[in-house]
Amino acid sequence: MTDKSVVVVGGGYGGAKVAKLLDDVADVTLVEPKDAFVHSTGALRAAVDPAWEDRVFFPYDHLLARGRVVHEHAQAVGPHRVQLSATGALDADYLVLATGTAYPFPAKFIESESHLARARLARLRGVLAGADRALLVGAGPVGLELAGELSAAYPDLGITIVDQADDVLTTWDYQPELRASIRAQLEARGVVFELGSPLGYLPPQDVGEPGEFTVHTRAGGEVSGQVWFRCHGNLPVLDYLGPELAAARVGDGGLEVTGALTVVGFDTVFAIGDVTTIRESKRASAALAHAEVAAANIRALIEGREPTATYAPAPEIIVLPLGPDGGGSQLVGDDGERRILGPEQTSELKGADLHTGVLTELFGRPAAS
Ligand SMILES: Cc1cc2nc3c(=O)[nH]c(=O)nc-3n(C[C@H](O)[C@H](O)[C@H](O)COP(=O)(O)OP(=O)(O)OC[C@H]3O[C@@H](n4cnc5c(N)ncnc54)[C@H](O)[C@@H]3O)c2cc1C
Repeated sequence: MTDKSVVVVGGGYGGAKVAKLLDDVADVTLVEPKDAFVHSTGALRAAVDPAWEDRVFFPYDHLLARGRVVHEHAQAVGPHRVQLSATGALDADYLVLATGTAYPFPAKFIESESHLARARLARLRGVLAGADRALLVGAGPVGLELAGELSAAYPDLGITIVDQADDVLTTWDYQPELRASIRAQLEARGVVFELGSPLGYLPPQDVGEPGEFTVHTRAGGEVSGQVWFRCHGNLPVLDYLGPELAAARVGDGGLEVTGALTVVGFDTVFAIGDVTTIRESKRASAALAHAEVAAANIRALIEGREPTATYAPAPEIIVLPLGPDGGGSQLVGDDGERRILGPEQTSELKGADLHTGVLTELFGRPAAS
């Protein structure tokens, strides 16, 4: 191991992976306020099934053999210095920014302590058990996946999905066959789609909190319920950057990176995962692939070699479960042709285990029970 220091800010999919990959070659510090990694891919299932809570929170204690995890917020981060929220500052020869995106509960959590996140999930299940109707705002992957989980776990719950777009899954180039299949499966479970017009205003209570409401779309559609969820608005978390790095943001959005995944203008600062402006859907699988490229380049720099690894987005894919048994997927074959998979294959690919096996390997242990 060299004495070069690598500070990774954010211990989500990308940050945890890059920290692990460099643990044998550098002095690695991972800065992450949460006491356990949150597997957001499984979070929506945990919102309806308490058994799944144990498969969503992965403690960091077996992630690194030599390096350390500091459970604090990074603040005023510059290219070679990371201020910590409580215990001083860290110097960094190499910096990796991996703070992802913020998404409303229950897809992601703001709580740093997993027992508080679990308490909030338990409270939500109580709210759902007492509700007759739920409103989901947004017919993208998260809204549809949440509708799938809710309709599988609470068959008597009436669910309405509102979106200003005329169809589901319109953000990326998905095949009409996939959209039709997802919609038909949810409609067969009684889910109502109110598409083509945005809501004029939102329900008064916070997401996941109980309370009678009636809201209207701008086109005049009426939706009533007792609980609602915001299923859109994936915002990059970069508010901790100092002025030098903040200037590299594209407007209020993400960080522009080179093919080597360095932040444009900074040869020793890398950005990976959802915080980048790479033109692809924001996916854990992409964050993990970015981590491989950034780690290979940092390793090369540390060892005095030319950094040659580059990242190029792969063709868009999606694996969208609708609860444990439903869903649909769009994959791309070796021949470049797009293939649509139905519920059974989607369940085999993701719906049944929600990719928890991959994380057990990364974190060196199963999720917390
Ligand atoms: C419901 C849902 C289902 C999904 N399903 C899939 C799926 O099936 N397949 C797939 O590929 N993708 C899926 N995704 C997308 C995937 O979760 C994201 O693309 C992924 O989390 C991005 O990883 P990341 O490493 O960039 O950031 P994140 O995983 O978001 O991690 C960022 C980390 O940074 C930390 N952080 C924030 N601020 C600071 C700070 N100031 N200092 C230090 N640390 C900080 C946070 O606490 C967090 O742990 C899903 C997302 C959701 C919401």
